[in-house]
Amino acid sequence: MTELKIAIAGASGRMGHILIEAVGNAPDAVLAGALDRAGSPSVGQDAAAFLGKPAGVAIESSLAQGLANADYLIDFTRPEGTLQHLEYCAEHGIKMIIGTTGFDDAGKAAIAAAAEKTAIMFAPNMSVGVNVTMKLLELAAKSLSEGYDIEIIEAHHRHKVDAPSGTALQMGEVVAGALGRDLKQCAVYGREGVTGERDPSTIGFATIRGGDIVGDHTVLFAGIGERIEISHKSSSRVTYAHGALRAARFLADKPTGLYDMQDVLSLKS
Ligand SMILES: NC(=O)C1=CN([C@@H]2O[C@H](COP(=O)(O)OP(=O)(O)OC[C@H]3O[C@@H](n4cnc5c(N)ncnc54)[C@H](OP(=O)(O)O)[C@@H]3O)[C@@H](O)[C@H]2O)C=CC1
Ligand SMILES: O=C(O)C1=N[C@H](C(=O)O)C[C@H](O)C1
Repeated sequence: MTELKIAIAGASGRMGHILIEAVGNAPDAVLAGALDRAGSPSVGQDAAAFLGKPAGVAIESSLAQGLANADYLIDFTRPEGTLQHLEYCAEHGIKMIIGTTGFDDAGKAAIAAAAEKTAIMFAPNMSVGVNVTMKLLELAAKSLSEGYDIEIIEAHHRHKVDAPSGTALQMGEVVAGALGRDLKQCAVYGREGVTGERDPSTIGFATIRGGDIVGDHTVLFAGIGERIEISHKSSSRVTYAHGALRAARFLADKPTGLYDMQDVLSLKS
């Protein structure tokens, strides 16, 4: 068995900690590097110090040092960080698992371009449950294409910086795609004041931020006389980390290219 040599970006972040612990517990993976941005107080410390059992891997701010021994980079940071890491990984053939959300169209295009040089798995949500929910949404949207108003409601912890969540946006893309609509044309992001009656062709988004909510998503199909709600609720970030490790195993024998969690979980039909 070849060990997966994995580096973690955003090593001191919420997901960074969970990922470092998950890599440490995986029988087929080894922590091969850890990155945080220059100026972070964590730089120079052992990446697993927070667990009380050092990994012998220091957190680096230099990509050359942090990625010297890695074949994979798992990156849950911010778009500007991921885009810097992307360039280096593409140049050096390091495979990437990108969980960061909040990219604009140019950022997404940069990821697609880098995937011509290295294998990349990019997904806004790596939990199995959310990705199965995407399939349920496709089915529901196709069957409820007339007479049902569609609203996507998401809730996250108070520290989240992007809205709507990447998962909510992907849910919107899936539903719009199943209905033959373009999300860019039909999305409504929040309402205020005298909005007029609801346009039936729109897909609405509502965002809640508070406390320590890990991540809840509901897609509401509201008709006359009934409504259907398809919900997913995360109670632990471990599911995301396990999805990221599953993605690294998936990429092991893959050539360059852009993959998503539907590829990893064989959910594409
Ligand atoms: N795809 C999925 O399954 C999931 C995706 N996410 C996404 O992952 C991302 C991170 O979430 P979370 O761990 O909660 O966030 P945190 O803020 O807890 O962690 C982010 C980490 O990235 C670092 N960072 C911030 N900016 C940069 C930069 N420019 N360059 C390099 N590193 C940087 C932070 O360092 P510092 O503290 O110094 O700023 C921190 O270590 C978000 O985009 C979130 O939406 C989250 C969960 C699941
Ligand atoms: O920031 C988070 O926490 C999460 N972000 C992802 C998103 O934006 O969809 C995934 C998950 O919901 C947790």
